[in-house]
Amino acid sequence: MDDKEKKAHRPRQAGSKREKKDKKKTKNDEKHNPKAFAPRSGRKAEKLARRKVELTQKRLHVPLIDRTPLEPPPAIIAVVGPPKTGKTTLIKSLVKRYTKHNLTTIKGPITVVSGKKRRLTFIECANDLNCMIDVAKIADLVLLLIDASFGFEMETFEFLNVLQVHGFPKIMGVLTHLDKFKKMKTLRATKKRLKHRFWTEIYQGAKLFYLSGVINGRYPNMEILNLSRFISVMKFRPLIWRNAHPYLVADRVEDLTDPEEVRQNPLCDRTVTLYGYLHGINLKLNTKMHIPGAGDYYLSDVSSLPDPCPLPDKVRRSLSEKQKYIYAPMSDVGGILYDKDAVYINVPGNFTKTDQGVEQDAGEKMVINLQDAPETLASRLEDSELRVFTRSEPLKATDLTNRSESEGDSDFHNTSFKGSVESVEDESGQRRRKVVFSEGDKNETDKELSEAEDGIAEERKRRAALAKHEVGNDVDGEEIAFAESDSDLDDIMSEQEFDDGYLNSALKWKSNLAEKAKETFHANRRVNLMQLIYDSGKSPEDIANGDYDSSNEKGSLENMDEEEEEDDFITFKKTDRKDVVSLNRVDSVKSSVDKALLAEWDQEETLEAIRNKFITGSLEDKGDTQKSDDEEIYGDFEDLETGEIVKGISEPERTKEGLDQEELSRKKEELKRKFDAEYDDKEEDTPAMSYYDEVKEGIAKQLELNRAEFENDDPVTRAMV
Ligand SMILES: Nc1nc2c(ncn2[C@@H]2O[C@H](COP(=O)(O)OP(=O)(O)OP(=O)(O)O)[C@@H](O)[C@H]2O)c(=O)[nH]1
Repeated sequence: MDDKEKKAHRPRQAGSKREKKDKKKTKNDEKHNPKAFAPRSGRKAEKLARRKVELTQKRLHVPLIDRTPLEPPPAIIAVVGPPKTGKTTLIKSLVKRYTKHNLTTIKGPITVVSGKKRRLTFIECANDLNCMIDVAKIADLVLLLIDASFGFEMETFEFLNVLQVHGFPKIMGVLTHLDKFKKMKTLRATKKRLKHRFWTEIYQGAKLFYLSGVINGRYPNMEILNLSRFISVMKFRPLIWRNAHPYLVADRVEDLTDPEEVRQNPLCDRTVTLYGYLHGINLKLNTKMHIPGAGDYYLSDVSSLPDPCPLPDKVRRSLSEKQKYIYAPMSDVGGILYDKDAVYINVPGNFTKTDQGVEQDAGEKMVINLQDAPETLASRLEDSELRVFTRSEPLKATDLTNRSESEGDSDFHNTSFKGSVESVEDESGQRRRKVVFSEGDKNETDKELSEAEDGIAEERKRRAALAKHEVGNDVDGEEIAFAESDSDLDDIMSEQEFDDGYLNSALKWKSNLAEKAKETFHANRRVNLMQLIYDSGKSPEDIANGDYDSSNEKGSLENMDEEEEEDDFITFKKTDRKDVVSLNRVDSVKSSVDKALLAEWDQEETLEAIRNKFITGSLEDKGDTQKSDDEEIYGDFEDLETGEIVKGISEPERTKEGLDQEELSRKKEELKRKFDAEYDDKEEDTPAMSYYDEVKEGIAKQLELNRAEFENDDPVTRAMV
């Protein structure tokens, strides 16, 4: 019975069931309107097509293995910028926005919860090359602060140079001190100028934020909100090296060495615990760890701890106030410090700097003063001045280094850095290293703006000179002498004067055009074909008859690239080089031209007669010469070198050649088709695509496996060295 073949289902051909089914089908067809999602406008269609192309292009990147665990460690955001650009203010504003917490001091990394699945660690980068190098190694995002009222400073480029070595993370520029501009026009021009420069240094279209002024010690709420939204949704593509190595950003350091041992021998080996979130891959016990500034050490113990700044368990729409954690053990948030099984309450004691009331002895005072030193010894040395005569300009150490840099001995020859450095004193008397760009910018707008900048600089110089003169006469020259920024300049320069300055610089290149042209003509010229052709003093008929100075042509051709000289088609007689030189010396532009001779050039027959003497004419001479595809001139040809006259191709020959052409183009078509079939991007199922799909699929599978295996891993690790 079982072996008997089952009766196959036969759908009803008629009857109520059939009708019902048909009805359903038509109903579904109505529902699935194929035109429903078709783009209605051409613009939308174009956008969709563009998006599709972008997606396919994205897939072509070799997929990176995403090793981030389910709960990723906080993204590290480095706030970098020259002194007094507003780094602390920016971190305070962002922390306030994310956690509603008012920080008084910023010290060490500050971790906050910024969303359902994201935590951020903010680090302020000090203006010290070592610090820049350390920060460049770990930052996922760099907020590059630029004081717009002052312009670019050396620190920015130093940092960019360091990044080039360690791999570029995401970078966002932030322009501050925009409130210092009093005129909208100057503000707009400066924004544009800085934006283009920023784009030249980073990449075209790099994001730039504008922060206009400080309110209650923080930047305006709306601007910070926008910036925070950008940071919250930003995707960080991990750098390959970092993705494959373990690294830990220590946000807390504890010295566990026995104090008695340290007292007896201050140089004894210490046991230090470093706390922090682990990034990259898992830490292995017996590997050596490098601690920046300290050296390489073996780990004696690694343990995972409960997360001090955990991600929220459940989030409805947005984070509740309770879920907005902040973890800043070095910044002393609220004076309370939570540890493994202890709570530390910070009671102002002997070594608290903020405590004014408590008496400090001389030693303590000295140590605290040393800690507060704003600059390093090197930077102080750099700023030291030497004045030989009482009324002379002091010579600074930086002047010497600047000079050597501008002489081409710059450290920045590998980057697009093309500016020179000026040591400038700002309003508060602080020395700043301003970067002035003068060349190397190909961007048209930037060029215009730099011309404007030149105009300003020139005007500034003129006024500074004037001011110096006037200071002697006690006319308020000070204001002008210290006008360092565009905005300052604005105050003292009327619009008309600004325009004049701009125009002066813009029109400078036009002066002495004839002189300059003459100079370059004699200095740089190699061959002037026009001159060589027209300078022979022959009439067009003479040339048409082949009676023209062949040495003339030869001379010019001799100067051409060797490649062309090797061409079989042209063989040269050697002529005296001196003739050519003497010929070149005559400037045909300036020599008087006979009007009657010129008139001949307007006649159609004359032009036709010499057509083949030019490149646009037929190059064909003998049967063995290759014929170019698109040239279809079959006229008689006279070889000017040998005087031999080659007859045009006869009709039957022409047809034969036409057939050959057809054959050739057919073969070409065939080859093209074969090539297309092999390499063209035929939507999804091309061989290249499927390869990437395969790789991606493999990675996803492995990731699942790993996650299942190591799910219980804690993100925080305590490493004991
Ligand atoms: N007018 C104006 N003042 C600003 C702006 N940004 C910062 N400041 C002020 O500039 C001063 C320095 O700001 P900070 O945030 O301490 O700058 P910083 O970069 O952290 O300085 P250092 O850490 O000393 O290098 C503070 O008094 C700020 O109030 C701005 O956009 N406009």
